[in-house]
Amino acid sequence: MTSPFRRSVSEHRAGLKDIIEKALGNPGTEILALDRALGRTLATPIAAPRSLPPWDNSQMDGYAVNTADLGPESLRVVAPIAAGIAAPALQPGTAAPIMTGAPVPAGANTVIPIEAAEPDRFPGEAETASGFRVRLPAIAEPGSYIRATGSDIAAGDPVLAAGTRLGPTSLGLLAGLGIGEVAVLRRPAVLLLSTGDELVAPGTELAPGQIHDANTTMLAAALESAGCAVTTVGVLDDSPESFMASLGQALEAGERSYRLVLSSGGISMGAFDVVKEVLINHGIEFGSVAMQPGGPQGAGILGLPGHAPVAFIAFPGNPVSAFVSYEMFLRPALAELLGLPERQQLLATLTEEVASMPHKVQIRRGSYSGGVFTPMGGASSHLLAALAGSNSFILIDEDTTVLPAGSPVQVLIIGDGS
Ligand SMILES: Nc1nc2c(c(=O)[nH]1)N[C@H]1C(S)=C(S)[C@@H](COP(=O)(O)OP(=O)(O)OC[C@H]3O[C@@H](n4cnc5c(N)ncnc54)[C@H](O)[C@@H]3O)O[C@H]1N2
Ligand code: MOO
Repeated sequence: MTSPFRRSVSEHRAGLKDIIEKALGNPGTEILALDRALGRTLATPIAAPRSLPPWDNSQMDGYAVNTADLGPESLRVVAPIAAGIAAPALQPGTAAPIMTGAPVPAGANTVIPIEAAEPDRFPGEAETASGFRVRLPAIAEPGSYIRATGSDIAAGDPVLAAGTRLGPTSLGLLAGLGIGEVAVLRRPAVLLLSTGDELVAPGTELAPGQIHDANTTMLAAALESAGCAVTTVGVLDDSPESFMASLGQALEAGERSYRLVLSSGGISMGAFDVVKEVLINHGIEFGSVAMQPGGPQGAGILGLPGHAPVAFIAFPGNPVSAFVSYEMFLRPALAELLGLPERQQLLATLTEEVASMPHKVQIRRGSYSGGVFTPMGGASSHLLAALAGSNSFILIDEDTTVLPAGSPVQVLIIGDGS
């Protein structure tokens, strides 16, 4: 058993980063079809296997011609070139109707949109067969309305770096390049549990004294959107024996594949703070971080007899404390490993005075819009509705006890927490 730690925010962040890197580093790779790869992290860099566009093609519905043929004379119209066909070479003195996306035939060097042609319509098959002619403006430049081979990306060029998180546009690019599957990092398996005899699952009626478990749903959603594969155990009760038995069973059921166990609740000074009481004897350190909300914290490598060592992080139970802990400590630790974008930071003006506890970094939730930060709710860590109505945090340092209205503040944009 170790004595309780007292750490600054940055010390605890560094400690957790270290634990997470050791436990979740080298996750291994798997090959996935593109339609299963949304939100996953690329394991290897990708170069373009072909150019995009793969051949010169038309940007407009119009006529493919050679500028050398343009003049006062009309041109004989030949068979049309639709998208998806291999175009025959264009003969001198002719114009080929060409559709958007169709290959520009050899011999043509420009496309003239149909609107500039006279007549400004395409002939039918019978008209073409009987020698339909078109007059085209002589001012067209070579290359006009032609999307050149490789003008988007050239074969062999780097496309996406290893570590890229695959979103709709990067997946669209891979699909456009004809790549059907990609090597991605395996998602780290996380076991998530809540503690507290007062907690019942959402959707269940409340008996006197009970409340609904908000943290399992909230932390599971945060971890899933960060790219973890989360298994939830639900609520473990506050008796040390049954807590240990349930934790052991849950670890067993995961066939020792969990990289991280995350708990909330049961870590402060109460008479029934089971997580602390039990795990302090199995390698987990508990203490306080100079931060509010999210002061009580626990972390370490859990060594339970008969189970492989696994990283264990214990967040406080108040829902806002748990979520702030995720944003301040766990998400930054996961960011590099999983290719998560860093939270954006913006300068804003504070709309109203806020008070802050001395000697602690106070994290206030609020709404950022148009260069202005409006605090939502107070400082208390049970204010879940105000958290859900917020899109950002401000961090008030240890030495500040009052921030007047109009103060410039650095805002951390968290959006909806995904
Ligand atoms: N004497 C002291 N008491 C407390 C201290 C302290 O330093 N000395 N610290 C306070 C702070 S700060 C926090 S934060 C909490 C942390 O307590 P625990 O981590 O032990 O959490 P619990 O006591 O289990 O629960 C706290 C609070 O949150 C509710 N809760 C818990 N889990 C959930 C959940 N999954 N969903 C919704 N709500 C949950 C629980 O009912 C309690 O109201 O300790 C203070 N006390
Ligand atoms: O540190 Mo606690 O999170 O204030 O309620």
